[in-house]
Amino acid sequence: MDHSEWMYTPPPLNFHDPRPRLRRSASLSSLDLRPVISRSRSPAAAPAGPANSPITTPRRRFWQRTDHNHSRIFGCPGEVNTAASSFTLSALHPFQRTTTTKDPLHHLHSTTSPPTAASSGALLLSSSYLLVHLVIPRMRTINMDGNTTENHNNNGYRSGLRAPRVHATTTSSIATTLQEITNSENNARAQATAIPSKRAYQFTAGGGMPQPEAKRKTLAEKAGEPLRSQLPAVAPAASSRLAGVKPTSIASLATAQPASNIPGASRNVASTNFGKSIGPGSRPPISSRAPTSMGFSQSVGGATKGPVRQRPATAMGNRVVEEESARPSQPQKKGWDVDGRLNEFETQFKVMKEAFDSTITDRKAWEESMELAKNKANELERDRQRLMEQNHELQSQIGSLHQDKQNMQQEQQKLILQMEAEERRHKYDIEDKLREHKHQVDEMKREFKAELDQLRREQREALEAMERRYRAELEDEQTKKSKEIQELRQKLGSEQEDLNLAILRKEREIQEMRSLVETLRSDLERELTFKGTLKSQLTEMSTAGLKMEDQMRGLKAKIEFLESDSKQQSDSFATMEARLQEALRVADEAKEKLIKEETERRVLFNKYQELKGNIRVMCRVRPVLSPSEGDAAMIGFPDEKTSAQIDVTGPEERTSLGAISRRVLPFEFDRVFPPAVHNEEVFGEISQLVQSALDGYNVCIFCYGQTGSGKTYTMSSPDGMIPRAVHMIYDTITKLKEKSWTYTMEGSFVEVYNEELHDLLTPGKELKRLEIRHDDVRKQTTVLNCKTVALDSPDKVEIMLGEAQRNRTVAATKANERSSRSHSVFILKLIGENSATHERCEGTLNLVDLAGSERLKHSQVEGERMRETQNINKSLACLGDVIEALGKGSSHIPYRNSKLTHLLQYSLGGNSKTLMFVMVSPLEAHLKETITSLRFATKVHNTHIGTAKSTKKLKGAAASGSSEY
Ligand SMILES: Nc1ncnc2c1ncn2[C@@H]1O[C@H](COP(=O)(O)OP(=O)(O)OP(=O)(O)O)[C@@H](O)[C@H]1O
Repeated sequence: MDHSEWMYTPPPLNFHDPRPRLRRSASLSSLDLRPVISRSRSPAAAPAGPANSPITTPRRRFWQRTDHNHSRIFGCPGEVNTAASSFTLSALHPFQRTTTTKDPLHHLHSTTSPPTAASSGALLLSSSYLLVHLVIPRMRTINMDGNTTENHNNNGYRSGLRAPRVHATTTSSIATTLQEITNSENNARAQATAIPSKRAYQFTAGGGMPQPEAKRKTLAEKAGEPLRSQLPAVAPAASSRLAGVKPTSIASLATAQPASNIPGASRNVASTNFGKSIGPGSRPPISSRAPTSMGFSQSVGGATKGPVRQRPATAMGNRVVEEESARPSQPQKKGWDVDGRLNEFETQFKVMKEAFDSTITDRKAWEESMELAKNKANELERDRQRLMEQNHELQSQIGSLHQDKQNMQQEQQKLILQMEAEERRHKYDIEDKLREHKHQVDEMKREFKAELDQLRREQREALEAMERRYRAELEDEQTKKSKEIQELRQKLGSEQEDLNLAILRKEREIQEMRSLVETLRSDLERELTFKGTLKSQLTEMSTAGLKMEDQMRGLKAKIEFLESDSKQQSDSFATMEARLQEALRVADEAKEKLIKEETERRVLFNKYQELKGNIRVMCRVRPVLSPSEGDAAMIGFPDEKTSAQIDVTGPEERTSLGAISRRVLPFEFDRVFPPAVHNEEVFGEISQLVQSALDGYNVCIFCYGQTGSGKTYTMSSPDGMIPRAVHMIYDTITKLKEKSWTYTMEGSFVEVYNEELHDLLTPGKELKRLEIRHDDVRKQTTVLNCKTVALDSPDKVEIMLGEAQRNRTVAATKANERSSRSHSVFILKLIGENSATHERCEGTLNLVDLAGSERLKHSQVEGERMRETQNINKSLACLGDVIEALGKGSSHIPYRNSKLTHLLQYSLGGNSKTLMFVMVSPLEAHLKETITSLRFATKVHNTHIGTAKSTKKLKGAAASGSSEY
């Protein structure tokens, strides 16, 4: 039997220095690990599998590193060159190229940098193959034959393998052979790594050697970094299957693997197990190696995990073999459970096969990730190029800007220098000018001083001359004035005499007038009696008419009774008929007489009014409202019978002898109302004027007096003159309907404030400019843009007054106490038509509440109030002027001097009836104003304003202006 045929002869190994592969691997940064082993492997091993298997190198390195572990499996510690076994198997076994990162035997590994699953699988495969084909037959041979040299099994099977060259038929002979190879390789490596290269230092695991400063990362490395984070997303299955594999980046794998797995790196570390175990001359005793669970020693970093324990004897008795190899002369006698082992290996083999399959899948995922990373790296490289170009451009721009900046700085320097020069020049100029100006000013000062002195002298002389002249003139004037005074005194004496005579004459006239009035009164009484008689006659006639009607009825009955009767009956019927006709005629005559009487009454009434005077003045004193108002003035009403006089005790006066006295000032008016009189009684006096307005007269009723004297109370209070007048007019209109008179009544309410007209019936926002228009033919005044309300019911008057009050209150917020600072005029137009007589009349009733009559000097006001007061005083003065001019019978009446007189033009004067109420405050504090008001009223009272004329005309005669009553 040729054992040489049976024995395994390893193919020629290429245990060259792994550094080229390492460098290649490192330079690729783990992106492509495949070419490593294909280039380093021996030609014999190369065809056995794909040349670009990515895990070949790690696996091979693993074999080289873990030879002792491998040998432990076979019970041939240190004897079997695992590298040789590995390459033998890689050349023979079909699974050699299968790669995986998952280690199915992970639980057996305890290294800090565990071998890849591929390397572990390959190890197991090769181990099992070696066991089946090399060791077991040989062991069988040993067991069966003792120390036989022939390779026979129990069945006489011959393996056909070449017999080992070593004569010994024990496993130790094989191990020895492999050991030789291993040793030679290790020696070669040791030699190659005696002086570690820079790269070797870099890859040294455990950090025993100093590390160079980290180089700047290439784009490929940078590309690899994000991949680390992407890995779980890209190949989660792979990462999950990589349990037990240290999670590192691809780049770090590229660098870490050599450090941990490649023989060159591990060999450079003298302290590693590998170095210790197979390094030249430093191999420690085998028994001291720390076995892993799989029997692999841990070479990375020299650290050995797990408890170091004595290697257990395997079932195959490897330990015995080991011991025997230590004592080669003693043959192994122990029996083996080969079948059990084989089954175990079969199982493991299946597991590993599955692991390889999954590893292939993972590998594809990794490759895709790497492809992505490459693309990313390329993109980044392009970006970097582009950024570099931009950077260059910006650099050049910065350079040009820098140049510009320098140029500008130079320019600036030049300008600064120029400016400084200019400044100096200006400074010198200014100094020169200042000196010059100073000189001129001094000169002018001197001149002015001289002129001033001259002027002063001249002025003094002129003043002295003027003084002299004025003194002379004053003396002349004094003599002249004293002469004039004497003349005036004489004149005054004669005028006083004339005046006394005139007074006497007037008194006589008054007496005559009074007697005339008495006569008229008696006429009126007679007329009234006559009217009463006529009324009684009318009553009698109507009674007679009724009687006659009764008689007629009786006669009719008689006629019916006597119908068929005689001629007597028909005669009596005719008589009755004639009497009836007579009675009807008498009734018509009585009615006509009644209308005639009414007309005559009007004529007589107006004649009486005219005789009383067309301007009448009445005085009213209001009561003291409360004691807090102050002391009451001393006011007396001496003529209780006629109620026409008021005596006011004037202020204290000092006589020429120094005595203080108070004069009683009597004032006489048409009527004086003491404080106790109510509005009703007052209205009784003015109702005749309201009747005149109905008869077609223009009537004006003023209230004049100082603020708080009771003007508004008299005019506009709920029972004042305005509401009463309107109510009276309604009543009269209703009664006159019997006499064929129909009336329309229109009201408007205006205010004169600061010589401007305002409509009190239109809210402030809608106010338009009011304009006064006069109709000279009709003697009527209209106010343009002024609201006119048809007063067809008594309620409307109250609504109208309320609205006017509201609008006045709104205006009062702008100008304080506006109501007492303006004149308000209530204008009532009355147009009547008689359907029987075809008469038409148009009268106007003006009820005026004048503004407070305080004098400016007393009121002590400023600003807006002063303007108001001036306007009030002006308008009141104008009113006085108009009345005075009317009294004098002047050809020109100054109506246009104020808005108020202009508005009341046709209600003041010849064609109108005027009544002035002078309102008096009862307080001592208002005494001066009271006297002033009473004096003004007296002046008005003494004025005779001609004869009032009614506007009553026959219809159709208005245009011709005829038929005036
Ligand atoms: N005859 C009177 N009987 C009772 N109270 C009166 C009488 N006359 C005036 N008063 C009261 O005196 C006060 C002042 O009267 P009123 O406002 O009418 O004065 P006026 O002259 O219109 O003042 P102004 O010019 O400021 O409008 C009011 O409170 C009013 O009620």
